[in-house]
Amino acid sequence: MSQAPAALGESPIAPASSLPSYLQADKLGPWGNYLQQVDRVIPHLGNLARWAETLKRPKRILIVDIPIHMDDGTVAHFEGYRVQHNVSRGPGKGGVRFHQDVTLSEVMALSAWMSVKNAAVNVPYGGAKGGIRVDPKKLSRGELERMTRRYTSEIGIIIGPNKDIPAPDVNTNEQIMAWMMDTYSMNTGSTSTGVVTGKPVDLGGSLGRREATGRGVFTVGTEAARHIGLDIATARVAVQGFGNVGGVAGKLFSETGARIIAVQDHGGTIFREAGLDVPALLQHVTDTGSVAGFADAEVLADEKFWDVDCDILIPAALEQQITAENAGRIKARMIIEGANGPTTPAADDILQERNVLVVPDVIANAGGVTVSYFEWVQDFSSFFWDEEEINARLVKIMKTAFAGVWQVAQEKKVSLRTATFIVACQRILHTRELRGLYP
Ligand SMILES: NC(=O)C1=CN([C@@H]2O[C@H](COP(=O)(O)OP(=O)(O)OC[C@H]3O[C@@H](n4cnc5c(N)ncnc54)[C@H](OP(=O)(O)O)[C@@H]3O)[C@@H](O)[C@H]2O)C=CC1
Ligand SMILES: O=C(O)CCC(=O)C(=O)O
Repeated sequence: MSQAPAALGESPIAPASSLPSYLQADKLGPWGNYLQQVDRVIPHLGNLARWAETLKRPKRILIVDIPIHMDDGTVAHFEGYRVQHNVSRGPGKGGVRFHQDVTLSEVMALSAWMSVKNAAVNVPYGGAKGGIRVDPKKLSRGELERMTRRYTSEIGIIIGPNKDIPAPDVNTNEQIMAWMMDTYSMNTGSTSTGVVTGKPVDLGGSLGRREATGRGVFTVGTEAARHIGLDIATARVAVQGFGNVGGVAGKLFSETGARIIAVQDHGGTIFREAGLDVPALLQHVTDTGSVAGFADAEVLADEKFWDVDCDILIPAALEQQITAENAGRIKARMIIEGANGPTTPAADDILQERNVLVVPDVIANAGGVTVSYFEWVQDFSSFFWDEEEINARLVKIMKTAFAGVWQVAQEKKVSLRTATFIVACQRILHTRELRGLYP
């Protein structure tokens, strides 16, 4: 049955405030969490609020089918995404995740958080993110390479050094970036190092990129601790996720004297009141793939992780880990979000009420993309910096950005998350306004 025509004076389109149908689902998922975060910021945006709808609508969503030959001769199809949330301030920028639970809602949220993060540290990028719904641990190296290359070819129509620049995220690394760079370069006919960041150093990668996110978590965490009179050198720290972000952050905190007393990953949860031997634990994870089975530590039931008596909690795994169910049990004085989206808005409210300081993802884990920016600049100029310079520039950017956010939080009496969103959304919407909407 055809729809009745709109009555005279009625808008032929859905009201401006209603979201496109494909964005309405999953109100409780990561995208729904992001929308709630945006809604909390809109009242603080003044005249720019009239552009805020743009924050609720990803610019471009690409869903791709990735067929590959498996080692056993069969053909398997994987589901892949690349979402460019906002490109007002520059090319899209954000990582690629390989995980069995990847969904469109998740990638949309991750791309939106990239827009906010990139604006928060004022690097000249929009926000993007990609992912494949796959458990890469179940693929052989050959299958992983074929899947990565086919995915890169499929998203090749929207990525590029001036369009959208992928990087590592969960379960992706320098080797994956090397394959992506090579595939894109083969398809375009010339070597294009600037199409991805987080590459091996011998292939145009940057010194310090591998450690950059954890280093940023440590830098911002140290600044935040100073503001609340928390002594890092004697702090007890619990870390969820001991991969690139959690592993490096844990190492840097332990090097200052802090005790890493609990660590959880997918394989289990370990605890040691006197502090875990972090270098030995990192080696154990490299050798076995998990913290499980580490000698000289107690094993905790996974759910008990949230009850651990600690000063600092660093979620560095996946989204929606700190929820209304466990936020009331957390003992830490400060949470530094290494992961993207680990805390739901309902949990945020509980933590704020309990006076637990949450240093949000969109500033705390921005160190990775900051050094990705350095990598991209180095690739374009074919001039490579030493690690000391990279780390010094990283620390300067992170401290400056955090100081600005802290000041806004104090002035407006809002959480650090809302303050970061205020700073970032103002930057994004200001460029949106300057650029206008035509043609
Ligand atoms: N890499 C980067 O530069 C950046 C990453 N991030 C964010 O940081 C987070 C971690 O990323 P990254 O360190 O790169 O990823 P990695 O793949 O290196 O590590 C992920 C870690 O999380 C653990 N993990 C996965 N699922 C669970 C679970 N259900 N419970 C407990 N632990 C779990 C993994 O354990 P196991 O190996 O046992 O599965 C692993 O230790 C993500 O949210 C990512 O988006 C943010 C900014 C930049
Ligand atoms: O380095 C990058 O470009 C992005 C890293 C990332 O995906 C993130 O910050 O979540």
